[in-house]
Amino acid sequence: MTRTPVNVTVTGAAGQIGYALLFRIASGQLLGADVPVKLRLLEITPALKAAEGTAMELDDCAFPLLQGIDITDDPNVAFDGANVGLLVGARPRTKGMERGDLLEANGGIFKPQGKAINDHAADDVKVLVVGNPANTNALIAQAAAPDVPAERFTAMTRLDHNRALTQLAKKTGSTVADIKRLTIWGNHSATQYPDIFHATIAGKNAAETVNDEKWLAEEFIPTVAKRGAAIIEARGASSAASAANAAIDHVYSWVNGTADGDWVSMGIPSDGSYGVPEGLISSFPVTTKDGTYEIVPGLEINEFSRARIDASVKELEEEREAVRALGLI
Ligand SMILES: NC(=O)c1ccc[n+]([C@@H]2O[C@H](COP(=O)([O-])OP(=O)(O)OC[C@H]3O[C@@H](n4cnc5c(N)ncnc54)[C@H](O)[C@@H]3O)[C@@H](O)[C@H]2O)c1
Ligand SMILES: O=C(O)C[C@H](O)C(=O)O
Repeated sequence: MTRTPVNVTVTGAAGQIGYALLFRIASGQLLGADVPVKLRLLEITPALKAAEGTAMELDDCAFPLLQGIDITDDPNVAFDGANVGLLVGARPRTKGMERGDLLEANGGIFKPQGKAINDHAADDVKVLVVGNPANTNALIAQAAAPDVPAERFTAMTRLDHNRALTQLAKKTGSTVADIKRLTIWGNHSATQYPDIFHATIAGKNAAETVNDEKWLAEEFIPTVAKRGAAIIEARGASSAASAANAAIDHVYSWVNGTADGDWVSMGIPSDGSYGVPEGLISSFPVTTKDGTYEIVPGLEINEFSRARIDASVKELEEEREAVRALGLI
């Protein structure tokens, strides 16, 4: 194999998403079946041994594309030469913790990681933030990396996108493969807005096919938006395999392009499109090509959608204000 390996850094590598993610990266599902990879696993010091255990298992899979694994607790080492950064490790909200405490604790993680990316990553680095609150953590990392083009910092809403595809397929008796052009707008939180007004099912408009605004408002949107909490309730732990799957989908689409006539949802820095204030990392419909993405232009936003997009964007603005007040951006 002559191709230069792609350096993929995964933070929180010993966590549950890490465990569901690393084997799929090493098998070629993140970047492509012909792309060799080197893995860098970043963990906090007490979790290094667990990360070593995962690395032993990766070795034992004898993946032909896996050309090396480094394990470290130093972000400067982990991001040295990184082409792809998957920022999964984050501080979860614990009992009695206020939102400000959570943002501050995550600032302590994402600010130094953003700086390490700024100082050490490869020129073509692409960053996906998975760790919650993902959009605002991405903003913190981005602010600490002024030398990296801002658009390289993205947040994951592909899990929400995938959840919405399945709910819509179930309602309409179709398959997810029949559905195109679905959009998640806003924050990866309960305020997110899954939009089916531009989506198609086997070529027909999805909202017209469903023709049930009550289902849309009272079932579809809350089911998708609160799915993360429902998974936690059911499993006693947050989504892991589906989150890892969405991270794979996000990066694969970004690197390898979207299909003609379709788009995906990504949390990306707003350019002011659709009334989302510039710079907020908000979810949009995007097409991708040659490793870059573009917001789908010119969609008509009806009143139903406008109110919901605005509510989620307002929450993102409040989070941005909170991290600004904490001096994190
Ligand atoms: N955006 C999404 O759609 C989505 C979906 C599911 C989960 N999540 C979020 O992903 C994050 C990870 O979830 P998980 O289930 O893997 O959690 P987990 O607790 O199982 O694992 C997190 C890991 O991160 C590590 N970590 C903590 N601080 C670190 C640091 N500074 N550097 C490197 N590693 C560090 C921990 O040691 C732990 O091993 C959580 O914030 C979760 O809420 C996001
Ligand atoms: O970790 C969580 O709080 C939930 C997660 O973001 C999810 O959407 O499954």
